[in-house]
Amino acid sequence: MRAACSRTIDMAIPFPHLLHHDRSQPAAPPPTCAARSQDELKRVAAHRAVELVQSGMVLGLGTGSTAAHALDRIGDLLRCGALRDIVGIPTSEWAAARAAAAGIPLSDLNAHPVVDLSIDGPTR
Ligand SMILES: O=C[C@H](O)[C@H](O)[C@H](O)COP(=O)(O)O
Repeated sequence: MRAACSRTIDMAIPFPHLLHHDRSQPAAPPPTCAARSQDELKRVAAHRAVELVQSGMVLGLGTGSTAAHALDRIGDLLRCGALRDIVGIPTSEWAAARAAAAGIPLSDLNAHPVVDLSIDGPTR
């Protein structure tokens, strides 16, 4: 079955240092490779995508090292009560295991054929 997705977020962010830039101040210089590892950039992108998640959403849960940060963040937000009533539709067995470990309730497209938002790595 094909899911209807209202929004899909591509987590590739070309200028992550501008994500939270206060426009009344001069922009900070781009971080050097030494200052920000690839994994840290993936974490920033994932957390930025998770900012779009709202309580009650059905989420497509992606696979990979970027998605891992998103799954962990969603789990943290569920635990602290900032998010509730989330249902995750994993895209792989890996995503199912990682999401379950993060405490995200899981379902499938038969039970939830309409996905509100999908979060995956930069290749999707
Ligand atoms: O099939 C590809 C996956 O869905 C991810 O988009 C891809 O593996 C990206 O992974 P990573 O975040 O580890 O670069």
